[in-house]
Amino acid sequence: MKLLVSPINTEEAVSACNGGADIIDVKNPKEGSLGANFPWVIKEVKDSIDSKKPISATIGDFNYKPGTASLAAYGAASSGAEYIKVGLYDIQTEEQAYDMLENITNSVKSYDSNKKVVACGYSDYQRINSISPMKLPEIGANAGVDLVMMDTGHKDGKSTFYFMSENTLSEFVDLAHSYGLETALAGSIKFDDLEPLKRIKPDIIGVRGIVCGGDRNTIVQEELVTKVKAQL
Ligand SMILES: O=C[C@H](O)COP(=O)(O)O
Repeated sequence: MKLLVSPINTEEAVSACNGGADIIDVKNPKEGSLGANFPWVIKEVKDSIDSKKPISATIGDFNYKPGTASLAAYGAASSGAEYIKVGLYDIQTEEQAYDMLENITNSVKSYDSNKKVVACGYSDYQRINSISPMKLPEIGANAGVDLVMMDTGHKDGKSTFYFMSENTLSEFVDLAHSYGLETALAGSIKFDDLEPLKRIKPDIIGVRGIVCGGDRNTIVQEELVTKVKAQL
């Protein structure tokens, strides 16, 4: 399993990189769970780690705005991100999800076909009135994305394991793999969640809070990144 760590600036990115993160995921928690950071921050982060690790960038917790999302995705790709992550936050129907993902994928791949599109749903989808992430493997595969992911929409400390059982998360991962997609699981992951995650075997686990010492509003600590990486 690869470890994706979400820094908000160059200082945190260097800590994440030195601690052993496999993917550096630039985001801006002030603008939501998958809040987007500025294009120049994506570039600065990439430079700060000498492009040693792939960069991921979140483009936002979206409602149904395929044009806005496609342009944001193009911006993230052209700023240097290898993984472009979109949150299907206020998306209620399969048609809306497909339309978002197909247009985002076309936008990113028209810039560089090697870039990866990540379709992120939310394990707490019921409380945010969003589409079930269990529908994303099929929709994502049809739309041409590379990876499907689950995160939490509200960051109140409740882990994805509070909302989804180990069996359901395994089903999500296995279903996505059956469509040839990679998978990522995130959402206030705690040390106790690492053992079940090893059984579920997503390709990537995504973290921030756990490597900030439990409070994602503080800063990423290199030694905690090393500790999580060692336990995977
Ligand atoms: O993509 C991963 C997220 O940044 C996870 O953040 P979190 O562990 O604080 O929920």
